[in-house]
Amino acid sequence: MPHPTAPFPMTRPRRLRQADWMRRLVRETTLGVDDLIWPIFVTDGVDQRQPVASMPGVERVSVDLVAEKANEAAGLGIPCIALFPYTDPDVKTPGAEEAWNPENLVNRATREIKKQVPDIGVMLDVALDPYNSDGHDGIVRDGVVVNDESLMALQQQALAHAEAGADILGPSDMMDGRIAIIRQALEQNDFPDVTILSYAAKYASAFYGPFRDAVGATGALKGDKKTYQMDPGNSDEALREVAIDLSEGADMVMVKPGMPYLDICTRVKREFSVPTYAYQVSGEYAMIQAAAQNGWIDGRAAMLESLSAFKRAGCDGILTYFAKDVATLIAEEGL
Ligand SMILES: NCC(=O)CCC(=O)O
Repeated sequence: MPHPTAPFPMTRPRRLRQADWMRRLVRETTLGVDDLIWPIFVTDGVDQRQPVASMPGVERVSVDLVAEKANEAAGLGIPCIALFPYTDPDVKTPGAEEAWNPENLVNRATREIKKQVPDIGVMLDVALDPYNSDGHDGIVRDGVVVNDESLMALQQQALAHAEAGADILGPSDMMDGRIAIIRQALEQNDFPDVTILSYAAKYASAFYGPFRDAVGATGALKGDKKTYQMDPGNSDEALREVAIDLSEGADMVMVKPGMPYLDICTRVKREFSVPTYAYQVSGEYAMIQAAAQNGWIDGRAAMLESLSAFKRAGCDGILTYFAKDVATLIAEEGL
């Protein structure tokens, strides 16, 4: 692209940065409440609010309180929430059957939200790790995460979530062929409008630690997830994964984690022009919160800068544990 700029002093880039009103006028991307999906952790019991130690400001709530959270989100204009369960270790099995129990935590929570806050979108993950005694996203046989048998389980889980009223399914398991098999099941069972936001480029990352703490999977995981989640060194492979998921019936795609993978967000959006999301994962959230709590960074500014970066990289939206905080800021102060 040619850059027809006059030489200094005719051109002075600082002219466009001289005042807040001018900076707002020329800003190329903005962060708004419509860009946000808020992940919420659900736990057993009644009237439960359990802080997650490694994610300051985040708590797990029981099903009776989850609609309250959804209501708060809706009141702030957040379009969608994503629910994640803290599953009792006693109900975790090698076959992860709890994943398609109509009465599991996220299915009950979804029904409650749909009853009480019908206008907010509800997204549920499709993956076995919260229910699997091995802590893996698929079924493990002789130490191997087996692909095709896992697909059968994921399909049942997807249908149970659709029946509970989930609007968006987020297959986050990274098994091959999962989008096709889920889409097919949705069509055959009269759920044509259930949307698939595929975790298409999900990397085997060190940044998921606090999430595993939040869903109680930390001790359960045996080994690592490198045979199904992507190698952090790869970028072309992300485009192939996205292409496959779109060809199998995904409506929207996600890159995860977020901040270390902004280059992937940009490539995906440029190449496919489909709704593209980033997941600012638990470790990213925890780093900002921990540094802010120590007084090492300005937490508010870092939160806003990190989220704006996703928009600049081309994302249409962000799953972020900061969603409520940033939506509150937007409501109170504008941005
Ligand atoms: N499937 C959802 C996640 O794995 C979230 C990871 C995180 O927030 O670290």
